[in-house]
Amino acid sequence: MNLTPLLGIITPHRRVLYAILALMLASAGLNLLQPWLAGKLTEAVLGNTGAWNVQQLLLLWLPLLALRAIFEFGSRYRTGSAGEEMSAQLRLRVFQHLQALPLSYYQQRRKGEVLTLLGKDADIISHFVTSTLVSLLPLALTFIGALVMMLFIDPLIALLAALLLPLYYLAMKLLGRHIRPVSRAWVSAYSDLISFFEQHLSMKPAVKSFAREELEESRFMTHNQYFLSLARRQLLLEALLPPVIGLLAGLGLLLLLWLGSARIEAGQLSPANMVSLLLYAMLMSQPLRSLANVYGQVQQTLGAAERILQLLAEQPEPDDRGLAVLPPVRGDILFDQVYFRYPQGKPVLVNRNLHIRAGETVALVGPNGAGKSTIVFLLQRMADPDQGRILIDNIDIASVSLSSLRRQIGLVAQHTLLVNGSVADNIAWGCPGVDKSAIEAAARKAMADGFIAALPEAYDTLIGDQGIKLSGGQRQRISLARTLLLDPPILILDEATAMFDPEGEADLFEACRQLMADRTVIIITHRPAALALADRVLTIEPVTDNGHGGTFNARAGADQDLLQPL
Ligand SMILES: Nc1ncnc2c1ncn2[C@@H]1O[C@H](COP(=O)(O)OP(=O)(O)OP(=O)(O)O)[C@@H](O)[C@H]1O
Repeated sequence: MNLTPLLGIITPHRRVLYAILALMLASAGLNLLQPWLAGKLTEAVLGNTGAWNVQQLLLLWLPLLALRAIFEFGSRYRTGSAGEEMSAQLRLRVFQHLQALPLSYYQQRRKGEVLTLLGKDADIISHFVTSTLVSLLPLALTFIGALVMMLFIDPLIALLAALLLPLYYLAMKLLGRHIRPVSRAWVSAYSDLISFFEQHLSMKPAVKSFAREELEESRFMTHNQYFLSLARRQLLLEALLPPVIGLLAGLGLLLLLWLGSARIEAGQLSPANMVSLLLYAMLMSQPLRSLANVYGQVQQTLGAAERILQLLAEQPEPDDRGLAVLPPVRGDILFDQVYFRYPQGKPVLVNRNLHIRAGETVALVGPNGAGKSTIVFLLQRMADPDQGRILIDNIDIASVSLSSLRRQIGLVAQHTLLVNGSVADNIAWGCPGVDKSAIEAAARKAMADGFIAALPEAYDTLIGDQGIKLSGGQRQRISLARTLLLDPPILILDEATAMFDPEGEADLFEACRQLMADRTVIIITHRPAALALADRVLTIEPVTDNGHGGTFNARAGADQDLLQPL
């Protein structure tokens, strides 16, 4: 696994990480001094003449303890704050990349997977870097330092202690082998759970009206139970490893005591040195226990890193930088021999030509699935055609920046997307900071001002998640006002008035004549009121299995030459 893209989050924090490392190393160094001091103290207590007496040694020990406490506080605090900063930075990096990805990325994934990337994986990685990775060196120092000191005191006992190392390694390997698949499955189960819950919330009205509560609960219980069982297995393995290592270390200590006592009796080891040896051996077992924890974390982090790296490797939409800005357009639209299919789908458009003149109002009709919305999808460059070009005012849309293109195309879709805020917030969503009079003017154009005035707090009324407190038609009117506020030269109404009452729709279109006169308008609809408004009606036939069809048939006085292949 190439971790280079993730190293970017570590680089800005290099200095802090070095500082944390220094503090941890200092703390480990002080730890190593303590068994030596204990040995000297034992010597002094037993009356053997040493360089220092008991009081002097205790006085020496006191600042050492204070220093260690200060270092520990410093390293803990800096570790925590650096971890949070890295998490925030990684979340930002993930968010920025998610923003740059095409809609097709989201169409192929569950929201829960994306939420897990942002919410969990970023934290797992940064926590590992600050808390685990940085602590490896001090752990190694403690271990090696303790071993070296033991070698100085009694080489034979030290070598025996070192001989136990392969046993520790074997235990870690055996148990650790099971941790990785479980921790991977755990994250995947977590994302399933979040996905389920997210979908359940968005389906809530349907769940109630289909009386699916019991079924939903049992589905939830299945997810929840599976998640719990994996969490238990993971906990079991993680909880097992440190005690097993601890047990081995304990057996090593007993061995040391047995050997040490025999050597004291034989006069080959002083009791003071025995105390030091014992304390060094205990110090040595600490890093081993910590390493056992690290093993589980490494496996979890590798899983999280793999998922984030996969995301970062996803191809983003073309970068706006370096691309020309589309100048204000008149709205002449040309599809030139366009061939398009969705990933793994059948062709939707096969070498199609379409010309919509600037200022024209064209209605697109045709059976469900014929490809009407796909035309709009491609015009906004949500995806690129597999073959052919799309031109606006004779400029290939692939040659201009996405933002300058999309800002000139206003889309009002059948499924309104509203934020949980006030009516005014929603109308101004595409033009933040716009003044109140402009918001009200847009609402008047969308003929939404009447119902807004009747709301309890008019434009300040909160509309709930996805405008849940409004009727379908009211939501569509707000969505229309939001787009009209942009005043785009190209306006697309994709079943945008499907929820309007017939009278309201007719009134709106009558009022819209003026509005539509000076822009290109594409209306996707089957509604007579909308069709009456169109200069031309184009019927789109779906592509058949043998690749034929997908033709644009014109009526209502359309110029046939507009539909001929170029
Ligand atoms: N994101 C997608 N991924 C794969 N296939 C898709 C996707 N969106 C649409 N399609 C397929 O492309 C074809 C055209 O869909 P499109 O939404 O353009 O039709 P439409 O004419 O607008 O239909 P309707 O009148 O029902 O809104 C359909 O067969 C549909 O199944």
